[in-house]
Amino acid sequence: MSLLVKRWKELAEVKAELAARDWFFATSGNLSIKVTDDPLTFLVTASGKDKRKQTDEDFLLVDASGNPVEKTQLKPSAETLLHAEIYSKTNAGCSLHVHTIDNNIISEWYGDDGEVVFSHQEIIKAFGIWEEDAAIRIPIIRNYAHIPTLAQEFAKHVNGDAGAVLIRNHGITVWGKDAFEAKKFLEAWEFLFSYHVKLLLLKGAKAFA
Ligand SMILES: CSC[C@@H](O)[C@@H](O)C(=O)COP(=O)(O)O
Ligand SMILES: [Zn+2]
Repeated sequence: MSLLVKRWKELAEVKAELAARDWFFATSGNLSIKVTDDPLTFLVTASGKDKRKQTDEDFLLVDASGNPVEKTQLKPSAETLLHAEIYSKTNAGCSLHVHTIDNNIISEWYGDDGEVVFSHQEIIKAFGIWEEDAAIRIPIIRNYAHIPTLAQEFAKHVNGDAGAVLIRNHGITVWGKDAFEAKKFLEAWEFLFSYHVKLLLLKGAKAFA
């Protein structure tokens, strides 16, 4: 099996798993996986598609600038530049972007702080942090409509082979060394967001009780 086919299958598998979680509302979301380092090429989801569906045209190969490597009718994801930033600045192998209700609520609730910090949660171990009082932070950036500006702002927070950024009232982008790791991190973040939204609601209800 060629490397391209191998990576395609890996990305298709992650896409199907995220679809099963119903994390692709209204064609939102985009995914990518690195194929080669030199020159940099990666598979990215085609723009505007229903990512819950599996087809032979789900992904296309793009270069470091996010341009298709071969002539194709498919358009790379509108947010390909964000994925390109990750691969050009780090050794990450996979990047996942989803819009969920929970990540949007958290991004709005803490948006003015520019970050949100979570602590005292067992699931933080999924990030490879094992201390008892571990805390983990995620930056929150403005949702610039101009994608090169968004990518520039996003790139300020791309400092390691694994990471995540919340885009305010938009969604989360997570990256890791491979598809397994990126999905693990994404699931851990969404667990934290969902827990926290419910806790805030309960605290609010208690205040009125
Ligand atoms: C339908 S809203 C979602 C888009 O604006 C965008 O944020 C998104 O996540 C999907 O865009 P796409 O170009 O299909 O990768
Ligand atoms: Zn998006």
